[in-house]
Amino acid sequence: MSNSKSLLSAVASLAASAMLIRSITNEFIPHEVIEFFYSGLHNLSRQFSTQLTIVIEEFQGVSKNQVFEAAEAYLGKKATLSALRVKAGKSENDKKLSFGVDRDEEVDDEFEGVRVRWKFLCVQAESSRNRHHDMNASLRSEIRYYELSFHKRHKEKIFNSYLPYVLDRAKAIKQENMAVKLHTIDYRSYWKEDGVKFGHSMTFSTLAIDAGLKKELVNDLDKFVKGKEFYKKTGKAWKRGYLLYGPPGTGKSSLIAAMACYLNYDIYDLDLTVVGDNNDLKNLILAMSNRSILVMEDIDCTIKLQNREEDKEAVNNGDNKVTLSGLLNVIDGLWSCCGEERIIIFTTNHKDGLDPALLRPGRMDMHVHLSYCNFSAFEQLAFNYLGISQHKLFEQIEGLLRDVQVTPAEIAGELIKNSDAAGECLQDIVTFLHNKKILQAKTKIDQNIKEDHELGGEKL
Ligand SMILES: Nc1ncnc2c1ncn2[C@@H]1O[C@H](COP(=O)(O)OP(=O)(O)OP(=O)(O)O)[C@@H](O)[C@H]1O
Ligand SMILES: [Mg+2]
Repeated sequence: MSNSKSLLSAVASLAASAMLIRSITNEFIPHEVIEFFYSGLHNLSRQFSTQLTIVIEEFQGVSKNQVFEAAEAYLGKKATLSALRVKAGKSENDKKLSFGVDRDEEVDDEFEGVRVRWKFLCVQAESSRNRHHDMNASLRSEIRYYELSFHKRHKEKIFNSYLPYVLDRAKAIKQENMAVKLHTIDYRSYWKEDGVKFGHSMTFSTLAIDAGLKKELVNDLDKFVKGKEFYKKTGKAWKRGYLLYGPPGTGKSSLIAAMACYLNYDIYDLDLTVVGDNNDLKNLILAMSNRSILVMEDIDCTIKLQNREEDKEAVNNGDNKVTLSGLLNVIDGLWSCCGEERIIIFTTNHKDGLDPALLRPGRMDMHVHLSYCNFSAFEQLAFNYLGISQHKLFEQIEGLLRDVQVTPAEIAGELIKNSDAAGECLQDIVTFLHNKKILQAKTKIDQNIKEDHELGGEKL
């Protein structure tokens, strides 16, 4: 107690002495001398200071400073860990909340063993007007900026590695938080402005396809996304093509949705029937953004599968639609040289009906067969709709699925009818599959009889 008392009195007398010295110097020493003394002191402290501070203002002239914007995105999540006041917000196009550093708050960070400190500051524009001599700055009510401080000896690393890293990370963070958009074509053969928020909720965890195929697809996409260096090294365009084929209702469109959600890529739905001609097709491809999926559904129905001679004829006749050779030229030419990190997907119900030129190796990297519902896909659907992973009727259903051709869409349709009562619902599925089995067996017999009849007729 006595110790703290004596400490207090020492502090008080020191403060009193400082005030006395100050008033004496103010009164007896000329102002210029004091200024000179302080600036000397300041220069001395600068020489001995080990810290370097970079100032990153919000604007550079009229345009936004990209480093400032990157710092905002990069520091947002980190701010929640160390700052005492954090800003939170969400716009319509954001998937989740985004965070930001509040004014005067500090955020510590570490990069390859180097510690740095960020501080977010705002000053009234009036007080900084002279500092900027800049009309735009003077029109703004406040100047916002970050200060980034670190030890002088790490200057090179901060400029050459850390700041580029912050820019890269910020880009990825922004993209991760952006909701997937669906772009469609308007009547003039342009992409509609801005696209709409993609509302599909299908993901790889809810997609009911064979478990092995699902794993293969996810691995393939992971490899593609991380493949920047590989594609650069091999001189290949950073693109990947998938052909999805299978009967209606087996999940081709659902798989596209799951891929877009997994990669967080926008979808460009290219309906070839509304594209004016080959030239419009080129312009549409040029107008796409990177990190996106170009989808052409039912390719066998939307494009005339004519050969190159017929193409020429069609163009000469003024029948100016997109032609097969126009499409192939775009894929081989424009598609491979403009943009990066792009995926192209064709879907069809009849792979056999496609022109072999489309299937040639190198055009579509992966052919994915989506087939009728097997037991592994059924288990996924039962979990999605009924929330169960096992049931005594599963064995019976597994047996039936070996003999019956039923699509996941049909099973999903049955499951949704009575999803509140799992037992009853599964019993209904057993009945449904039984009936389908009988029907399919009958159809097969009828078909055989017809074929025999035709063969008999031929013999006669
Ligand atoms: N594999 C699947 N996993 C989960 N749901 C599925 C699957 N396949 C179909 N479904 C359900 O059936 C509906 C229709 O499926 P989808 O549109 O994906 O089929 P498709 O193969 O694209 O058919 P089409 O050839 O007619 O375009 C989906 O909205 C979904 O509810
Ligand atoms: Mg479809």
